Amino acid sequence: MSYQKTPLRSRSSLGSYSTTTGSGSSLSRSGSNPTPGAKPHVKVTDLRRPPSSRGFHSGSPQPQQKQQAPRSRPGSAMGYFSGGSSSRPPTPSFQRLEPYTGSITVSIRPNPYSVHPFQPAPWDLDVRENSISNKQDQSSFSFDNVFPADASTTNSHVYQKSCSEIVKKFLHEGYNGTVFAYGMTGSGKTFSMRGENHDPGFVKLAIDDIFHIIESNSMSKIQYKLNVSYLEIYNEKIIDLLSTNPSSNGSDLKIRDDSMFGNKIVGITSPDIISKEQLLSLIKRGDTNRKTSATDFNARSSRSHSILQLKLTTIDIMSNSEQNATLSLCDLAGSERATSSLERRKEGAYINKSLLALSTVINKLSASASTSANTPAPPPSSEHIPYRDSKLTRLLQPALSGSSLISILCTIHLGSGSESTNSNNQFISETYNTLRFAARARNIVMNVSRNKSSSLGESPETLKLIEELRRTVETQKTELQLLQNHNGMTGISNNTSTGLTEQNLKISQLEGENAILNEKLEHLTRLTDLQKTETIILKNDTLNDLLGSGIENNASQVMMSNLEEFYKRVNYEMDEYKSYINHLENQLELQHSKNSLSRGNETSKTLIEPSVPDPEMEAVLKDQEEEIWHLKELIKDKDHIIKSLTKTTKLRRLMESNSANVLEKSEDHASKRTSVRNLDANDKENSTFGELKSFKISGSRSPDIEESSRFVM
Ligand SMILES: Nc1ncnc2c1ncn2[C@@H]1O[C@H](COP(=O)(O)OP(=O)(O)OP(=O)(O)O)[C@@H](O)[C@H]1O
Repeated sequence: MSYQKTPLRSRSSLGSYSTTTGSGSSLSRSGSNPTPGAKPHVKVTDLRRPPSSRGFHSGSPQPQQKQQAPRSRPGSAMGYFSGGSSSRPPTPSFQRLEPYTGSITVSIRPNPYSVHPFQPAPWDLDVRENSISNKQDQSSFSFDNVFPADASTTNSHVYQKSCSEIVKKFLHEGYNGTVFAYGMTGSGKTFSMRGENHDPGFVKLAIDDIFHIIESNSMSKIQYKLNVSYLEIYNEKIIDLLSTNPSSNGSDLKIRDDSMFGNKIVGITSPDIISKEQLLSLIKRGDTNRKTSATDFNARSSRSHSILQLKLTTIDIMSNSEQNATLSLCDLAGSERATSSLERRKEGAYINKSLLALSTVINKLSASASTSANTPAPPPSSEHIPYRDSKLTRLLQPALSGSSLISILCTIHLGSGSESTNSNNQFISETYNTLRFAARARNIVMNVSRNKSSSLGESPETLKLIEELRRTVETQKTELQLLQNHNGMTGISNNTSTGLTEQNLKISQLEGENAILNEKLEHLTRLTDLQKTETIILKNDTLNDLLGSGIENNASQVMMSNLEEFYKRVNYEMDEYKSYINHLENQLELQHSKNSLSRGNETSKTLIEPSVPDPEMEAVLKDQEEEIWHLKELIKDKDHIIKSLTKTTKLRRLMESNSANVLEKSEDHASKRTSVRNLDANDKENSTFGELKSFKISGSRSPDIEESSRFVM
């Protein structure tokens, strides 16, 4: 439902329900809402207001003397449902210049106990004519309903006449309805709205109607949702009567403008209703919370305005649409003169102030309606209506601006007051005020339109599915976001791994260079060793020559000592190499165990991923193995050299023995052979690496030496 301030117009949309009456009313039943601002279809001859069309009024006398020229007026919301004729009852004459062109349903109900049994009442009631006139000044007022000052007139009867049609329109057609009781203190407002056990009031009767409809439609395709809120305006504070929060008790709720409902009260309790009993119990609790006190005029006077709101949502499953409507039932505090209690006077001041504000708003609306009825194109909406002068008018603003059908029940005292309560003639004055207020309210014309039903769009199942899909999309979005975040992090780790790869590349480059350098070193070492070997060979050759030439002992001894020196150095170098090889082998082992450990860890980390051999590590291991192999080769060479040297040493010793026994050259070959064989045996013992490369001791030599050289091949 969207709320729009409706401009005042000369007749209510409800007037479209009025039919031509036998009395000459020509309001046509158009079947559609009239165009805002359009004048009703009225014949020139019909400008006089027709007499009442109600059957029992047909014979009633026409309003008498001093009758103001009657004007045509639209029917009220109640007219259509009043049974039989739909035309409004005639507007009776009124000597004062009070226009009656309104469509708000206004009813008058006197308090039956307000007439002094021994004093004549100053007012005449004409129940048939729905009029009331003052006996003294002959002023007469006519309304939609004037009830008798009779205790037998039940709330139910008053409700049927003044309220039930609005409730029906609220229930069946989506109209908002506002019913309020207005009148002097003690005149019977609360009695009418709340009622008593034996005579339930409007609230209970409306709830009965609502639940009757809800229950009778329980098997149909119509579903209802009902919410209730209950507030009071006490000393210009809006108080939630249904609040269960003790801390919020008495706190002033704020009113906010609302595009849907005109205004709304922020934070008011509005529970879902599931049963009539629950609703009645809630209202009873609210009634208990309402401020009441004893005054000079009423033992249980309401010191606040109360507004009970029932919000009904009607869901049509077939058309998959819903319609909202609000029924507001207001029990206003009574206007009153100063009472004896100071606190009551203070409350009374607030009450009177807000009632004055309501009265002013009604006057203005009424005046606008009169103007628009008499002028062709008035701009009623431009008129300032002081709704904001009080909380009451602020809350009633949407209703008074045309969003709601309105029924006002004005309760009055028929007596003149009593001297005991210092209210002599006060009642007459108050009743006059009430009647004027009621008359002006009745003059107000509004174009009230029903709330539009809005399509729910989708069936509940589809809505559920949509909701599920929406949730799935949300979940997927979150997952996507997580993945993106993860990828962002992976990007960082990729960068890191890129850095690592670059580092590894550098390492492998360096290792490559290192390997080349090592190779060079090894090559050079080999060359050196070769040179040394050649030197040895050279020396051996020299030795052979020596042996062959028979040089002197001294010179050969120098040469031999040089050879021994060389031999020692080579031995030392060989030890160095061996220790280096050991070191490398240890490192290799260590590296192997580390690799197997890290591979084991990787396997346990990945669990299902097969362990992929690290090519870099493999290459390093291969390099190291190669290095070890080369070193072993070197050692072989060194070993070879050592063997050569050892042989040379033995030869030297042989030479020494030869030189010592130059003349004993003739010693038998057998002993020489034995020596050479022993030498071979030693050679074999010293050989660590198996077969060694032979080297040649050239030059002329003795056959024995030649033979010994051959042994080591
Ligand atoms: N139509 C009625 N029939 C029987 N009793 C009534 C009727 N109207 C009022 N009364 C009685 O008159 C007394 C005052 O009525 P009520 O409390 O309803 O007045 P009120 O307008 O609400 O007053 P206030 O503004 O001070 O709250 C009550 O005891 C109530 O029972």
